[in-house]
Amino acid sequence: MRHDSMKHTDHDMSHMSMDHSKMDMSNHQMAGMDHSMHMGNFKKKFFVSLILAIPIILLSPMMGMTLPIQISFTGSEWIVMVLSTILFFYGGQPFLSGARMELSQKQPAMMTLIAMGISVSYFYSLYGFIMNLVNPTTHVMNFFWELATLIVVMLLGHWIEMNAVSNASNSLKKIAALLPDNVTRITQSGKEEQVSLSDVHINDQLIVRSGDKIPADGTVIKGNTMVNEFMITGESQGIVKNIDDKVIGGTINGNGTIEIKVTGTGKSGYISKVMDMVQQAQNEKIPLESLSDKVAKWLFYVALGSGIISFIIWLIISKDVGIAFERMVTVLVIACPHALGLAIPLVIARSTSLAAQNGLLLKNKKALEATNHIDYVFLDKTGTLTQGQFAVTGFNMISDQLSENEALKIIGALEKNANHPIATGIMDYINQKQLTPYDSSDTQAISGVGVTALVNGKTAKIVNEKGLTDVSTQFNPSIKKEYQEQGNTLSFLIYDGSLIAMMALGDTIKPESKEFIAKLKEQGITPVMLTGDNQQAAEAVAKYLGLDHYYSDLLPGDKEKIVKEYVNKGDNVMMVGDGVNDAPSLISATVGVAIGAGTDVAIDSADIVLTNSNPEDVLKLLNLAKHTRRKMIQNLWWGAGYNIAAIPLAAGVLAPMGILLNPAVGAILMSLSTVIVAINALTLRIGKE
Ligand SMILES: Nc1ncnc2c1ncn2[C@@H]1O[C@H](COP(=O)(O)OP(=O)(O)OP(=O)(O)O)[C@@H](O)[C@H]1O
Ligand SMILES: [Cu+]
Ligand SMILES: [Mg+2]
Repeated sequence: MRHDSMKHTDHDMSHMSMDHSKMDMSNHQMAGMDHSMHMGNFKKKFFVSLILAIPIILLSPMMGMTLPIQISFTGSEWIVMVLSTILFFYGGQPFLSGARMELSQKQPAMMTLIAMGISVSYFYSLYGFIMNLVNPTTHVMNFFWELATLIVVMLLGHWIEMNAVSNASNSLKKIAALLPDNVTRITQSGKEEQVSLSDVHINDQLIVRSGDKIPADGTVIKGNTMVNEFMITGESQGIVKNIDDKVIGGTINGNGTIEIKVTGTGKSGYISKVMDMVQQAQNEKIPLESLSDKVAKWLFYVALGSGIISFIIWLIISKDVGIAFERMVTVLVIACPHALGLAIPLVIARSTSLAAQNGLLLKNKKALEATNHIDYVFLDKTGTLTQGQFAVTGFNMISDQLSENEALKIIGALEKNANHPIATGIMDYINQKQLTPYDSSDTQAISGVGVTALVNGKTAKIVNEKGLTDVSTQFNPSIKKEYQEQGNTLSFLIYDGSLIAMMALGDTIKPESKEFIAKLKEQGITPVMLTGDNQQAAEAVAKYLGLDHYYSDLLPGDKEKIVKEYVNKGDNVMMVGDGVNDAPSLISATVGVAIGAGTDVAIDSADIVLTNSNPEDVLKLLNLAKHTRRKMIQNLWWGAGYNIAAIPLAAGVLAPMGILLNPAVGAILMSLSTVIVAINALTLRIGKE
């Protein structure tokens, strides 16, 4: 069994996807954007409404302003009225039904404000139209001009905004969309055939030529190549793929032609699962978001109140219902807390997909926010700071009761069903010697110590020093010392109660670990290593990496205990780990981060998964968390600040200075504020620091 990051990440994801029906992006619901389901409509409705609006604008006099081309003829007011009615019901529909939804949920918000704005304009204008018809001398002002421009601008604004939202959350979907339609499959008889991707099933064998996009997840069965997995891991360097390596659908095949056996397609594929997770993460709410929801709800009542107050005041000042209505409509429209409603969701959408592209899977949105307050990073040693790929560096017989090969066959019997990285290393060694392990039964892992089983009717154990307590056999400790000083892990074979042999295994430290530790310290975060391995091995690694704090010889329960102790003291703790023995502490930590190549349990217990299995990606995580928070706060200020400035302006506070906005200008300002918030969210990047 190889320890290849893709191999594990790929199948590990299967636990995390819950509900494939959520795949439909057009149906997603993000906070404050319930109307997003009309997205498809906005574009078409905008263009149709624009065409309807042109004659209305040309044929109806706009108050206070005469356009260069103003046409009017007998009966032209009928055309204006009919077109406006169509426009109101057709173009205004998304807002009207959005309002109905908000009201049915007893959460009046922006859609209700817009709907009130356009309804007031429409019905007041209709009233004016009828009054003028009944008694041509009354000259009740109408708002058809304003209604038309308002609806057109609103539709445009929402269309642009929806685009921004889907851009932010769809980058992964785009990758999936780029999967090739036609693929080359090898039939049972060994012939090649072209089939469409939707006909590809698990276990099919496909040919992927150089430069092609890999059409599905699979295992290489023939050939070798370099694959660019940039879109998934953010790693632009090609990754070598040999036989038995995993490839991911959507990544790009480099120089070689390979044959793959399909392990996942479409919805069971890696990308779909990542998208599911991104989706799920977006459905929960973080504290800042709840805050912005609260403010938005508040602003609704402020808008409504200001609308009514300005209506009353303008009615008193101007004694003209028309003018008072126009102020009210402008206030209602401009006060729509749209930008505020989008401030946080847009940043989250962008940040989650940015994270996924950089090898960070956010299973839990709150974790990113919590990452900002981390004081300690606890790091597991084996598999996190080191490769977790053990090689046997020495094998010494301690007793001559058994031959060397017999001892190795017993060790093989113990380890063949174990899944610890040490077991993998030992099995490689035994396979190289072309020895066939004995049969075993009752195999049991002794957590933090080793494995035991029945081999040839007798109890066999492979354990570390902790498991040596009930063995009497003496051995020369000087052999041990040398191995340990070099950071080796020692395992002892006990057979039928006597100590038989000793095996030394060495692991290599990941090349990026050292810099990672240094950078953590630079940021004022204290790295601490927690390992189940022995004191000497731990010390060797800690020394090399420049770690000032470490705990060794830990049982899984001990790791959790230490994490809990810190958390209970009020420290914010991030735990990074990969093994079965890390799972409890990943759950207890403020933020649990699993290594993608790690075990399923670790990944399930974590809040965030590093798909590249590179501990240094924790730095990217810290950086992303910081930038995400900054953008959110900027957006909140912008969203709320806009309303604070715009409402009085719309209410006509500056009227004495000749500044009086009409509803369409109000709508433009409202849309503009939304667009600014959207652009600010989209410029979120993972920085260099
Ligand atoms: N299958 C096994 N064969 C031999 N020894 C084992 C086996 N499983 C566990 N051990 C022994 O138990 C020790 C502790 O294992 P554990 O999985 O708790 O931690 P670890 O993987 O060594 O270190 P870390 O906590 O840093 O990942 C190992 O160092 C090893 O000595
Ligand atoms: Cu709005
Ligand atoms: Mg480990």
